[in-house]
Amino acid sequence: MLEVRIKHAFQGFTLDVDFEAPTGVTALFGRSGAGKTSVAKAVAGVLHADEARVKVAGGAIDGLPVPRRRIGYVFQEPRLFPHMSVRNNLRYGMRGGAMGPIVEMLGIGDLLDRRPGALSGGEAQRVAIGRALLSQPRLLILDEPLAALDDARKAEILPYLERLRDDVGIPILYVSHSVAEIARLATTVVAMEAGRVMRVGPTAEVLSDPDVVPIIGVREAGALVEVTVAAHHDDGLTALTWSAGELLLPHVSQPVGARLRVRIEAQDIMLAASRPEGISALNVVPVTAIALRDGAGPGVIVQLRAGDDLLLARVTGRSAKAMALAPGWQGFAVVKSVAVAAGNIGSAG
Ligand SMILES: Nc1ncnc2c1ncn2[C@@H]1O[C@H](COP(=O)(O)OP(=O)(O)OP(=O)(O)O)[C@@H](O)[C@H]1O
Repeated sequence: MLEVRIKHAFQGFTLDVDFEAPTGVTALFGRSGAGKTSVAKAVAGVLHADEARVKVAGGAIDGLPVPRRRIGYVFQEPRLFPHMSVRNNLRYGMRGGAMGPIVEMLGIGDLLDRRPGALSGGEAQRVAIGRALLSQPRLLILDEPLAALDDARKAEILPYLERLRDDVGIPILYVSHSVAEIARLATTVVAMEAGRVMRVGPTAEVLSDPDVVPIIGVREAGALVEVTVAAHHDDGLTALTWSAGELLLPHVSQPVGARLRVRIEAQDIMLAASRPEGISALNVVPVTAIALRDGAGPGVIVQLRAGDDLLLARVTGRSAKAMALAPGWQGFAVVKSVAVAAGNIGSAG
């Protein structure tokens, strides 16, 4: 459990946040300037907030000097010592314990004799995370750890971060403005706007809340559903089961039985009043509209219930009117199999 209450007045900007999150990855999510990094710094104690209350696993750390807080902090840039090998970077600040399991978890065993200058951005970031973990922190803060990496490197490092979430057993505070990252990693999302918490809750709930869509952006808005791999078909499709039935997606390289989380973007869902026939899209699920929210432009975001899960669909206001979309509307959501990108599928933890 992580409990955070911070108040601080900068000139022209006030931070006032209060949240509690269970074990796992807690994402501080919001646009640039929302105050995410300031919260992380206040938790770490490097920003002396006017008021700060921070508890990790029930123990208050806000009264402790920075080193005694035992927080591992990883920045956007890895900040490794360039003249030291990876091994010595990892040894630096180590507080006993064994290097092996962490090296293995982060897949950096082959890099130990290299200097940081000979690492890719993703490799260097994994080493920086390893160094932070070896200091045996009680809390790990990752502040936009992927922001400086290109898409290929981000895709490479995300599975390691999923392992970190599922294996390390300490709370992780993850600062990010990327909804794709938090959809993959976060257990809890703290959505921030202008120095305040506008919504906090389990990731799937927050991402499918139409009120959070303005800070995500309509192009990136989407819901998160948990699925189980049911079968791999000969034609290259994978069948997944979820609370609303079956979802067919292009081959997902996970074994049958694996629990996954899939982000389905609002713009990849089409709505139909009756079950459509003779269309190419393979996934058609019965849905009920729960809430509608007008976008800034011609679009409307529709929150839908599908089985026990929530979905978001983005349609034009014109279509919403023509279809008489309103809370309680019953119809069908159509999801094109190929619309779900591989990067939107991750381990459920
Ligand atoms: N030391 C400071 N003095 C005055 N204002 C500050 C200071 N640090 C941060 N701020 C202000 O606080 C606000 C939040 O900044 P912060 O860096 O926490 O936001 P953020 O959500 O992490 O954004 P980004 O993703 O751009 O880093 C900004 O308006 C910033 O200008």
